[in-house]
Amino acid sequence: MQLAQCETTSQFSAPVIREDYRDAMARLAAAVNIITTDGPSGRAGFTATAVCSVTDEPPTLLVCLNRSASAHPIVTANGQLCVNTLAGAQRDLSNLFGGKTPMAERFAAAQWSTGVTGAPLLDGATVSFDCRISHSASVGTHDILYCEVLAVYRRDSSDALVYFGRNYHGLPGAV
Ligand SMILES: NC(=O)C1=CN([C@@H]2O[C@H](COP(=O)(O)OP(=O)(O)OC[C@H]3O[C@@H](n4cnc5c(N)ncnc54)[C@H](O)[C@@H]3O)[C@@H](O)[C@H]2O)C=CC1
Ligand SMILES: Cc1cc2nc3c(=O)[nH]c(=O)nc-3n(C[C@H](O)[C@H](O)[C@H](O)COP(=O)(O)O)c2cc1C
Repeated sequence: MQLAQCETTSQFSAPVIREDYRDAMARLAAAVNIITTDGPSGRAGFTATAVCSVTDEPPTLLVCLNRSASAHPIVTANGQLCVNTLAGAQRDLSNLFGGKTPMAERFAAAQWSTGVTGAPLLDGATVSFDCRISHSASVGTHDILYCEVLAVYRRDSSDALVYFGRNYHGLPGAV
């Protein structure tokens, strides 16, 4: 059977330049997370879509963090972090933690409690994963942080925030 032709399809072959790669990545819908840390090296937080489950034994997720981000030295020195997955109404927080704003201003915009690692847990997040960084790897501009999950905090009534096509979308419905 012949596949229907899609008029909007564009084809790129190697070498794939950064802009083409980013345009393609913008076609992946992703959950939006605020990654927080607190400890001897201080408090920090940043927005991340590059978060993914690795294995459930031991429960482990990964976070890709740009080494040029202001949070990088703080997160890696503390060795622990919390992944707070945003609800639909929290898109303003995503922009605030998405860069350039001073850390104190980022944290002043929301309510927090404290997880077992000492990292800030975001009130109203759909779920929070409190983790210790078990190991890491560097690829290009980013560090891949492998994070063992020590505690989870679920809020089953929330809807979800999805980042797709360089825009935020609310995904209604409780799970
Ligand atoms: N993985 C990352 O480091 C991400 C970084 N961002 C940051 O937020 C800014 C705004 O993002 P958009 O409005 O979505 O436009 P954009 O065109 O810069 O990014 C489009 C998509 O490309 C990917 N991407 C962007 N920058 C990347 C990077 N440095 N390394 C790996 N993947 C990357 C992400 O999937 C992103 O949704 C970006 O320029 C970037 O600074 C955004 C999403 C993911
Ligand atoms: C929607 C969105 C998703 C992002 N995802 C990531 C990510 O997965 N990894 C990352 O290192 N930076 C990501 N960023 C960029 C960081 O949030 C930003 O670089 C960080 O806040 C550091 O900025 P600063 O150096 O001004 O503090 C994302 C930004 C936005 C707006």
